[in-house]
Amino acid sequence: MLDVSVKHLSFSYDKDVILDDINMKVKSGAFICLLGQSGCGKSTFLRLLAGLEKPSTGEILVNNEPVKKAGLQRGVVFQDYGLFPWMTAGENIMIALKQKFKKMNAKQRKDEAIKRIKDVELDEAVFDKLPKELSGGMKQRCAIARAFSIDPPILLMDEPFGALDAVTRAKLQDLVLELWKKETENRKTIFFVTHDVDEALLLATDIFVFGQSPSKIIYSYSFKKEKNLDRKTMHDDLQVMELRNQLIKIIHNEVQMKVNI
Ligand SMILES: Nc1ncnc2c1ncn2[C@@H]1O[C@H](COP(=O)(O)OP(=O)(O)OP(=O)(O)O)[C@@H](O)[C@H]1O
Repeated sequence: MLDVSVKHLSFSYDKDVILDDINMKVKSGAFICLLGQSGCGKSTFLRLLAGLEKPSTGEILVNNEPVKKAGLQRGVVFQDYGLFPWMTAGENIMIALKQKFKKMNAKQRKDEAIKRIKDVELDEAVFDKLPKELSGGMKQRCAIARAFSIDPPILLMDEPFGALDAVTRAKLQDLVLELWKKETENRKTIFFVTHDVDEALLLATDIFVFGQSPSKIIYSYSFKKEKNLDRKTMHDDLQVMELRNQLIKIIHNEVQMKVNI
């Protein structure tokens, strides 16, 4: 169980202030969606959570321990899949397993990688394929398989489905939700960056909207109880549609403000 607490976090690249006084308390097992216009600092925030950047001021605490560097406690899935191109899909997963589970032997690693490939509904034959031989959707399934294989309590996903077509995107949203929900105890805490309000409504337990830079959190919403929305009926739920309109308005107003500056 890992709670994440972000306290008065600010971050600058040289003199450019990107994030300004971000505060967030996240309960273990939450599915957090981060929305905001392009360039507002969502990816930067994820990099800070990952420990790939250091806060200029403030801190990020995981179970009261400050995040100081990257670690296996936090897995990452990026839009560009992040698979090593010279390794097969199976080897990409096995190398992650080797890092995390030092006592696993080669046979165990291979069996586990094959299981993970099947868990993301790919054929076992994908194990021997190079990333260049796979479609975008298949590569992203492999990246998800790799991220879940090391079983990180915290998963950071930066627009993972941004480059995919609508149908593949929908399938992968369902897949991630299913993998996340499957763990009834010790469910992963997921931070998921997206531009897509519908994607956030479908996936999130909590939504945070980042404003324009220097970015602050300008809106947050927590669903009160576990919601059982699905993409077919979501648009019939009046409350959800009201929230959808509100989110679109907030993001749109921010864009307008930026245009008018
Ligand atoms: N390495 C860097 N050095 C200097 N500035 C950077 C660097 N990386 C990002 N930035 C700047 O920081 C700001 C925030 O970028 P970031 O990628 O975090 O935004 P974002 O909200 O994720 O955008 P998008 O939704 O388009 O991916 C942008 O103005 C960007 O130009």
